Amino acid sequence: MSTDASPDITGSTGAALNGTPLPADDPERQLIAKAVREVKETTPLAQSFTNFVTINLVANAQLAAGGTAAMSYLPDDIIDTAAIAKATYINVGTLLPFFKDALGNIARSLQAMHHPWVLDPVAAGIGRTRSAILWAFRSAPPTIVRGNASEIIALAGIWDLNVPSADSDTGAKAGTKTGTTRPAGVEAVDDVDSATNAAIVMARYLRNYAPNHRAAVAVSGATDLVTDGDTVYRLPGGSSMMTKITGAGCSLGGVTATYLAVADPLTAALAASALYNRASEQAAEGCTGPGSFQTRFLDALWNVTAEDIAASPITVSQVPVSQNSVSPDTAGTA
Ligand SMILES: Nc1ncnc2c1ncn2[C@@H]1O[C@H](COP(=O)(O)OP(=O)(O)O)[C@@H](O)[C@H]1O
Ligand SMILES: Cc1ncsc1CCOP(=O)(O)O
Ligand SMILES: [Mg+2]
Repeated sequence: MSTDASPDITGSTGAALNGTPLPADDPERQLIAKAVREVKETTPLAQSFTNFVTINLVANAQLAAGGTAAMSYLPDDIIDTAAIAKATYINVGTLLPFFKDALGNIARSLQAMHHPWVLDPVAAGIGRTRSAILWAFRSAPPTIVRGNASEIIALAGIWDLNVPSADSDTGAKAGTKTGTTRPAGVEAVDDVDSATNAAIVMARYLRNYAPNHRAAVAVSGATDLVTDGDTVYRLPGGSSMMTKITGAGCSLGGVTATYLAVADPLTAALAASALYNRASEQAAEGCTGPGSFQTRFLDALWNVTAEDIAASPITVSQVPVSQNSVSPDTAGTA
């Protein structure tokens, strides 16, 4: 984890941004527990258009969290299913030629339906076609963006969001439609702290388009960061074994969509991050390698309780009101 203490959009140092502990009786903890229980009780469907490396883990993780899964690559089918699914997940990890037109069209249809969806911008910044696909989401954006730090920084660059300079040295430069100056592949090359400003600005951008004007950005890493643009939450813990299986981030996106099916975007992102931290800690105990870790992780997703998830260590810090005027016009211009 970064020890960087450079200033950021909150007017704080990186160290101060770690915030104060979220009180045990904070209403957000009750919302997290409610979302976890509601998924287990109502088995909501969150459909996925996701990469074919990790598609199986995404579906299994959604099932283990208590939801149901349906995977598709056919645009008409996605739109038809959106009428019955409570949320949709789009992950651009593996690209096929038809994705270039299909994904923008799907996003516009979901927007017209006011249908909530989660984007995982896997490997954002790699290649012109991937950037063009991600650019197409700019005018029909998701309700939640979930990615690693490098992907969030790169996507902010692709969308031309005006990210304050603290993030600029890591590549989120306003005006670069091609994204990060440091291609990251599917793994992060930046730490979570360095994506803080990009995440805040992006969340404010998303909520201008979101159902009920509520949106969130989730940045994963050793300590996860979740923000709705007003408040920054940090969720420490988990296991570094998560970096030794493919699909930890992809399946986190899928489970975030599962929670989005029953909860507001901020609560959905927090619940998914906390579930993953508790489940990966449980899975790592006594595991002998990545293979058994993945199996144990699925079991743990099933076994971790709503109370354990809601009681997770979480710190919170507010973004100053003076910084709260970001709109689509000021967050970035086409
Ligand atoms: N060093 C780490 N220690 C603990 N948990 C981690 C670590 N790195 C990643 N994770 C967890 O792994 C999951 C996937 O995150 P990440 O590896 O950042 O995504 P991606 O696979 O998309 O790069 C998240 O739940 C995150 O909290
Ligand atoms: C290896 C790989 N290549 C294209 S998508 C993908 C999976 C990435 O999964 P995750 O981001 O969850 O590690
Ligand atoms: Mg990923």
